[in-house]
Amino acid sequence: MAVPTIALYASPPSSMCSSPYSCHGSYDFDLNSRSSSPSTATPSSTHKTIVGGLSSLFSSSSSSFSSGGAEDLTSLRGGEELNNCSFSYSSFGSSLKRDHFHQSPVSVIQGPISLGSTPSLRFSPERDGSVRVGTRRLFKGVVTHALGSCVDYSPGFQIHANSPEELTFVMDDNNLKEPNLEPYAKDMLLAAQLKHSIFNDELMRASGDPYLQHCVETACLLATIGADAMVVSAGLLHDTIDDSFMNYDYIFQSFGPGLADLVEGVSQLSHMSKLARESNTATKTVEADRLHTMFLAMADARAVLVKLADRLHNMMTLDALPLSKQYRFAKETMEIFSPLANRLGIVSWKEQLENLCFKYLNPNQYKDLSTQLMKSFDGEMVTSAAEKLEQALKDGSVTYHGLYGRHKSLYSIHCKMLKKNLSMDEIHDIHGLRLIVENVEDCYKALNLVHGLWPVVPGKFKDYINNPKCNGYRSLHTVVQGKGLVPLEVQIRTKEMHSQAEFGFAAHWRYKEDDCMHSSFVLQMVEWARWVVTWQCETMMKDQSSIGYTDTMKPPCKFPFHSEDCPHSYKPSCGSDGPVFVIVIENDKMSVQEFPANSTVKDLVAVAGQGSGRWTPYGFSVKQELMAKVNREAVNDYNCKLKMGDVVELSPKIPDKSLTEYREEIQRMYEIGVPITGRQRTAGNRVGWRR
Ligand SMILES: Nc1nc2c(ncn2[C@@H]2O[C@H](COP(=O)(O)OP(=O)(O)OP(=O)(O)O)[C@@H](O)[C@H]2O)c(=O)[nH]1
Ligand SMILES: Nc1ncnc2c1ncn2[C@@H]1O[C@H](COP(=O)(O)OP(=O)(O)OP(=O)(O)O)[C@@H](O)[C@H]1O
Repeated sequence: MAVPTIALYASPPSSMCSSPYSCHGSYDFDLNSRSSSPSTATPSSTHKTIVGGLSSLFSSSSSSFSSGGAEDLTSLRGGEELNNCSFSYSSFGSSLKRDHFHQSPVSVIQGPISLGSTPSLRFSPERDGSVRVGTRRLFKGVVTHALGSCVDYSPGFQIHANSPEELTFVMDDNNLKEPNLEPYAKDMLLAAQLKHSIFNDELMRASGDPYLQHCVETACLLATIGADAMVVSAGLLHDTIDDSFMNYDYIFQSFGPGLADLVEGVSQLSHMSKLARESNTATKTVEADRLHTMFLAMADARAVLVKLADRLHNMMTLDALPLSKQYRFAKETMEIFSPLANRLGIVSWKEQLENLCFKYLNPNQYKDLSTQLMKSFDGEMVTSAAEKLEQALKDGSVTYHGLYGRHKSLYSIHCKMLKKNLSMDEIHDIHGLRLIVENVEDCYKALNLVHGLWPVVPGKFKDYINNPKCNGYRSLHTVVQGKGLVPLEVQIRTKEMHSQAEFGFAAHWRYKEDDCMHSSFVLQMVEWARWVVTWQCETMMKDQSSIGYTDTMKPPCKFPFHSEDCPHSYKPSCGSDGPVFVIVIENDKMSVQEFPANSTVKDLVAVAGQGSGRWTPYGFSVKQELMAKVNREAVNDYNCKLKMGDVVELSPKIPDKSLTEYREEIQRMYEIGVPITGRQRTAGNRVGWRR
C-alpha cells in the first residue's frame, strides 16, 4: 500500500552544521512535485525556505522479487521457486520515489536533501548497441565499465533482436515519471539487453526479472542518498565476487583497489549476515549488538551502506519468495540491518526497512494499524503548519536556521504504542515540526509564537532547556492542535542543542536504542561511521550544487579515534585500544565474540572448544585440540593478532573420534590410578589400547 505523505525540510546554512561535511546550501522549495530541477528559491541568511516532498510513512512496496548478497542468490535463481514468481516489476515503487525527497544521511543529520542533489544520468543506446554516457561526473565511466565488465566478450555473443523501445521486463509505470531515477536504470538495462541476450533470459531472480536490475536499483538507491561514484559502483558490482566469474583481482585490475576493497567488504558482510541468519545469532541481544558494531568497524562503513541498499531493495521486492523465507529475511533485517541504518543515521532507510519488516512479520497488525492511521493521518497538515510558522517567525523577526517536518513512520508509531501502552489517538507526534533557532532567547520567543498560532494541548509542554535530560538532551517540546484539531508536536532548539541531539551522548540513534550502555569504543565507531557516510554523501552534493566545497574536506579524525580537538570525541576513554569482535564458527554454529585489543588466535583457541583445558601429566591436554582457519586461510602462526571482523573457523585438529575417546579413556584411567605403559602413552594415530 502506498500512502502519500508530505514532509517539509529546510536545509540549514553551513554555519550551523555540527559537521562541516553534512551541510549543503541549497534551499529548495518543492512540496509535491517530483521535479529534480534545482530550486529557484532564494536563500536568505535568516529565513530559510522549506524543502518539501513526499516522504514514506508506510513504505511497503508491492513489487515482486528478491535477493540479497551472495547468500540469497542461489536460492532465488531458477529452480522451483521461479514457479512462484510474478513477472511484473515495480520495485521502483512508491517507497523509493517518496524516499527521493527524504533520503540522505545528511537528511537525517541536518534535514533531508533536495531533489536537486540526486545525480542524473542519461544513457542513449547508439546504433551499434553501445552505450553513450551523459556528461554527469557521477557515473561517467563507471557504468560503462561496470557493464563492460559484465558482458560476454566471447566471439559468440549475441546482439538482442528486440527493438530499442522494447524492454523485456515491465517497469513500474510510476517509475517512468521519475525524472532522475528511471532513465538511467531503464536505459542501461535496455542497452545491455540490446547488446547481450544474457540480460534477457539468464541470471533471473525469483521474480523472473533480470538479475542486473537488482544491481542497478541497488546502485540507484545509493545514488539517491547522494553516495559518490565509488559507492554507487560498488552497488552495481556488489554481488560479483560471490556470483560471477569476477574475483577480487579482476575487479582490482579493472577498476582499481578502492572499488575492489569495497566490493570485497560487501561480500564479507553478505557472508557474515548469512552465517548469522543460519545460526540465529542476532536473536541474542548481546551478539546482535556485537554484530552491529563489528559490521561498522570492519574497514569501511561504506560497505555497510552498500549492503543496506542491497537489503532495502531485496526487502522492497520480497513478495516473490515463499512465506517462510519472507519471514526469515524480515527477521534478520529487523535484527541486523535496520539497527545499522539507525546507527548510520539514515532514517529514511531505517523507516522503510522497519515498515517492510513489520509488514512481513506481523501482517495483520500492519494492516490494522495502516487502516487506522489512514483515518487520522493528514498529509498536508505538516506542510501548511510549517508555512504558517514560517510566516509568523518572519513577522515576529525571529531568525532561524532550519524548519523540518516529518510524519512518524507506521512502525515507529507501533513501537511507541507498545512501549507506552497507548492507543494511536494518544500518540501526539505523528505529525511533527522541528525548529532550529540561533539562541536560547529565540527558543522561547518562537515557543510563544507557536502557542499563539494554535491551541495548546495541556500537559504536553516540556522544557528540556531549563531541565535537560540526564544525557544532556535539550530542547523545548510542545504539542498543539493543528488544522482539524490534529495534534502537532513542535520541537524548538538552538543549533548547538541540535548538534548534541544528533551526535554525542544524546544522539538520536542512542535514544532509539533506549540509551543502552555502549563502550566508548562503540560510540566512537558509530559516530565515525556516520561521519564517513555523511562525508561521502556530501562529496557528492558538492558536485551538484554551486556551494563552494573544497576538495580537502575529510573527516577530521581517523577511525576509531577522534582527534584531540574533535567536538564529537568520547573523552576521556578515547585513547585506549578498543575490543575486537570476531566471528567464531565451531561445530557449524556461529557466534560473535569479544576479545581485548591485541588478542591472538592462540587466545581465542585457548577459550574455545570442548573440555576442561587441563593438562595431563602425560603432556597432552584433556581439551580437544583445535585447528583454526582465519578468513578461510589455515593459520600457521597462532600468535597472529585478531582483527575486527575476522571469521575464525575452528575444527578438531585430529578429527579421528577414536583418538579423542582414547584420550578421555586415558584420563579416566589416570584419575583412578591405573598405570599406563610407555606404548600406551604414545598418542599416535590409532592406538589399540584396551583396559
Ligand atoms: N536525540 C534525542 N532526542 C530525544 C531525546 N529524548 C527525546 N527526544 C526527542 O523528543 C521527542 C519527545 O520526547 P518527550 O517529549 O520526552 O516525549 P515522551 O515523554 O517520551 O512522550 P511523548 O510526549 O508521548 O512523545 C522524541 O520523540 C524525540 O524526538 C534524546 O535523548 N535524544
Ligand atoms: N517533531 C519533530 N519534527 C521533526 N523531526 C522529528 C520530530 N520528532 C522526531 N523527529 C525526527 O524524526 C525521525 C524519526 O523519529 P521517530 O518518529 O521514529 O522517533 P521520535 O519521535 O524521535 O521518538 P519517539 O518514537 O520515542 O517519540 C528522527 O530523525 C527524529 O529526530
